[in-house]
Amino acid sequence: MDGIVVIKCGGSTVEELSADFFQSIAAMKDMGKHPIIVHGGGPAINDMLVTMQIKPEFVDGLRKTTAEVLETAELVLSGKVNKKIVTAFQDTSKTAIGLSGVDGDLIKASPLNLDTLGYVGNVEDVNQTLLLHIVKTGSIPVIAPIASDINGGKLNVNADVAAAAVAQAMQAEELMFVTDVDGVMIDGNMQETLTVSDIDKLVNDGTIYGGMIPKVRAAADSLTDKLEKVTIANGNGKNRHENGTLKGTTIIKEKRAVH
Ligand SMILES: Nc1ncnc2c1ncn2[C@@H]1O[C@H](COP(=O)(O)OP(=O)(O)O)[C@@H](O)[C@H]1O
Ligand SMILES: CC(=O)N[C@@H](CCC(=O)OP(=O)(O)O)C(=O)O
Repeated sequence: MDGIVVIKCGGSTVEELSADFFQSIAAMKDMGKHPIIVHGGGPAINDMLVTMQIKPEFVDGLRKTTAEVLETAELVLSGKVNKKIVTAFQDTSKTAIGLSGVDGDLIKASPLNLDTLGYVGNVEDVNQTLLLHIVKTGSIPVIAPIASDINGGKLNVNADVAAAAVAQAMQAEELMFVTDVDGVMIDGNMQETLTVSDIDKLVNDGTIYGGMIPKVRAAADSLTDKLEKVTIANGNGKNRHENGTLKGTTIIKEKRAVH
C-alpha cells in the first residue's frame, strides 16, 4: 500500500505531545497518507523500576531486561503509554487501535544476546496483513514494542528498532523519530543532514551516545530505495518546514541521494 508513514514517538516526549500533534497525524489520513505509530516509554519504565527498587541498566541505549524488568516494561508500555496515546486520538476525527507486538503476533523477535542483555528482542517478522487490515479500516495503529519470542514467551524490543522494522515491512514512504531534542547535535549544533558513514563515525567517537544510538542505527538500517530518508525531530513541534512537517536531522545513505 502506498502512503504508509511510520512515526515513532519517544518516551522522552510522549507526555509533552500536544493536541495539535495528534490532530496533524489524524489529518494525514484525510490526505491519503496512512500513519502508523510505534511508541517508546523508557522514562516511564525507569520510574516504575525505581519505585520497585530496581536499578535501570542500559548497554548502548538498550535496556538490560531481566524477567522482572520485562514484566514491568510490558505493564508500562502496553498499559499506560499505549492507552495514553490511543486516548489522545479520541479528540480527533480518527480512531486509534492500540496493540503490542504480542497481539496477533504483530512483531516476532528472537533474543539479541541473552547473556549480556537478557530478554531483549531482535525483530524477525512483522505481521503486515494484520497492520494492513487495521490501516484499511481507516484506523491508526498504535504499537507498543513488546514482541512475541519465536521460541515462546515475550521480548522487550527497543522502540526505535521496532519502528524501523515496521517501516521496512510495510514499505513505508516516511519514517520519523519524534524525540526530545531538535535532531542530532554535534558540539551543540543541530545537523540538518547526516549520512550512514557519518553516523558510524559519530557513534564510534562518542558524539552520539545513549538513546540516540539505537535511533540513528535503526534509521540507517531502514533506508531503502523507497525510504530514502529518515528524520529525527523534536516532538515540541517548534521547528517546522513551510509545509508544516517537522524539521530535524535527515539521515540519508550518501550525500547525493536526497531529492
Ligand atoms: N549527538 C546527540 N545529539 C542529540 N541527542 C543525543 C546525542 N547523543 C545522545 N543524545 C541523547 O539522546 C536522547 C534521545 O534519546 P532517548 O532519550 O532514548 O529518546 P526517545 O525516548 O525519544 O527514544 C537525547 O535526549 C540526548 O540526551
Ligand atoms: C530493549 C529496550 O531498550 N527497550 C526499550 C523499550 C521502550 C523504548 O524504546 O522507549 P524509548 O523510545 O523511550 O527509548 C526500554 O525498555 O526502554
